[in-house]
Amino acid sequence: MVVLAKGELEEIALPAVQKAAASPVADVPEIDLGWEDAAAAVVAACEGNGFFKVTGHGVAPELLARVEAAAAAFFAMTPPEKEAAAGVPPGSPFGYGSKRIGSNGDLGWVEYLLLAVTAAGETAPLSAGGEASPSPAFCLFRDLLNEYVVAVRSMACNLLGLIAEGLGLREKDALVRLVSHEESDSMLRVNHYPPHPELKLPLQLQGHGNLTGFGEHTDPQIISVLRSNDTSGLEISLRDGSWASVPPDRNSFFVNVGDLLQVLTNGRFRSVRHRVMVSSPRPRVSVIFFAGPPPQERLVPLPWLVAEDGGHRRYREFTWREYKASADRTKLAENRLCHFETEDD
Ligand SMILES: O=C(O)CCC(=O)C(=O)O
Ligand SMILES: [Fe+2]
Repeated sequence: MVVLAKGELEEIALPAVQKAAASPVADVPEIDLGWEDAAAAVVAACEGNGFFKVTGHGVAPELLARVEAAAAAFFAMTPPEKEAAAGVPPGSPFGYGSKRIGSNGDLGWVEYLLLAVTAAGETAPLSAGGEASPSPAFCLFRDLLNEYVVAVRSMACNLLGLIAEGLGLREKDALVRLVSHEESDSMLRVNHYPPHPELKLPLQLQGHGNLTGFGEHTDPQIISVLRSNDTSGLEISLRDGSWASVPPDRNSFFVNVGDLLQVLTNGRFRSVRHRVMVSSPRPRVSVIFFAGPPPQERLVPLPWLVAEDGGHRRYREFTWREYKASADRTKLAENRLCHFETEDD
């Protein structure tokens, strides 16, 4: 067990630091959205490791820099200030949180701000528990995040359009409509991983182990669009089950296939397992947009892809509300999709 210094993140025992060899560097496909064959490239990446990097995205570098700076300023506040600004509404996953990921005992060397995205495509106000009138700095941060959500939501829709095109779906908006619907249940998460605490110790006491920032998991939604500062830590699980680290790139976005896209494509795409390991002397700040469908949306593998798979439907029908409730009952690392596989799979 490692007991962390007070004031850093709250005092809490985390699982022991693991001494492990650094993971090899992942070979991440890079796709420029301006390419003529971007649709085929996105489909190939989703069929591969379910993870790729997007360039040529058109999001202004200064917006990214401003979001990064505002996030760093937010997390530099004391824990009571962060809680007062963002709120920690009881029984709600939204607001400010530290170390506890979800409600099933998962812990990580991370603090975060989790925001729901409203019908208008903005981050939902955090009234319950947050300050009645948040500070001007926090309001500015929210405004920036709203601007950011507009950009990444549009990128997510663009990517889903490319996927439909690359898969040859007759219904071109079959995937986009799930995310552009006014009741779509999307989220924005800002994660801050403070530097590895051991790096503050005298050299002879440093074990140079890895600390889990965010334990391994797949994202439950359709796709996730991530942007981070220049600090490494993100790792993906390859098809053979080994882990590979993703070199950070603050000018690009990284895209994960989520569980629902694996279902919609009847298992043709892969919901990529990933985690964050903390070993850097610098903090990592990441912002992730999780593109989800409306809660009542019925999800089922797309008929065209079932037909291509010899008529074999690998997942039963369920609603997003049902899937989320099931995911909320499980630990981060569990395979949540297995509960929705058809019996003959
Ligand atoms: O913070 C990161 O880089 C990734 C975190 C993550 O996977 C998540 O919030 O779902
Ligand atoms: Fe994730």
